[in-house]
Amino acid sequence: MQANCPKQYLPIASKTILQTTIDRLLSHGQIQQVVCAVSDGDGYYADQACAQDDRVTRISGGAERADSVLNALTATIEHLGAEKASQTWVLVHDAARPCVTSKAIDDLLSFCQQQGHGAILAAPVRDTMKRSNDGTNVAKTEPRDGLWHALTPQCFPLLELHRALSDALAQGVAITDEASAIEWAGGRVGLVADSMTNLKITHPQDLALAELILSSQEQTS
Ligand SMILES: Nc1ccn([C@@H]2O[C@H](COP(=O)(O)OP(=O)(O)OP(=O)(O)O)[C@@H](O)[C@H]2O)c(=O)n1
Ligand SMILES: C[C@](O)(CO)[C@H](O)COP(=O)(O)O
Repeated sequence: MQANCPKQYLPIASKTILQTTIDRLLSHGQIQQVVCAVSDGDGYYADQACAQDDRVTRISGGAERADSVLNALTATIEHLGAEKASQTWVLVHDAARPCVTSKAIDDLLSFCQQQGHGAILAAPVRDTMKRSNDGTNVAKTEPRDGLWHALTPQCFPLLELHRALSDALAQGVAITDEASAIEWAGGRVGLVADSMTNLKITHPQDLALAELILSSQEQTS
């Protein structure tokens, strides 16, 4: 992001990206608690409004995203105890996706409730897909049929996800989202269609785009 602080603390509209994302999650009627993975050396989190919010629990982040998620799941299981944990589902979300909507979360929760297994928000690939072997020239065109962008939140039973993720990481499997851990463990993952407006802020130009999306969502809500 070419920023002078971790990107989740960059301002977007009147708040930081992190605070915007957490506010979006907590404004959903079925989300009671957010567990936020924060690096131990982080010097910014304490100044966020969420640091004073009883509904938000800070836990230690890890080196990679999957390590942070595993820490958050472990802390949640310890907090709930075995019996309650066995009945609990979790939504795992990127701090860098502040434009997630309540409607998308509703769709995801309804799907999981109806199907009885986990699912992710996703958007179908719409451009022609090119493969390059050198980053300069096209080697071939890949069929895009059946390809989707994986978004977040991703929703799974707490214990199923914890087991899949800890086993996959213990065996050195590369895990970039929760679904990949469940897939690796042989579980079922549904696709719930969402919009690419649920973007992950990754490049500097994404900030302005996310600001526009937030503002248009506020006008239509
Ligand atoms: N060690 C890490 C790294 C990432 N994340 C989470 O994973 C999300 C998606 O990762 P992304 O933001 O793309 O990864 P980074 O490596 O943090 O950022 P970048 O790709 O911009 O370098 C982040 O928003 C954050 O919520 C995390 O919890 N712990
Ligand atoms: C979880 C995710 O946002 C789904 O698209 C993505 O995989 C995160 O990956 P990153 O490598 O941490 O950006």
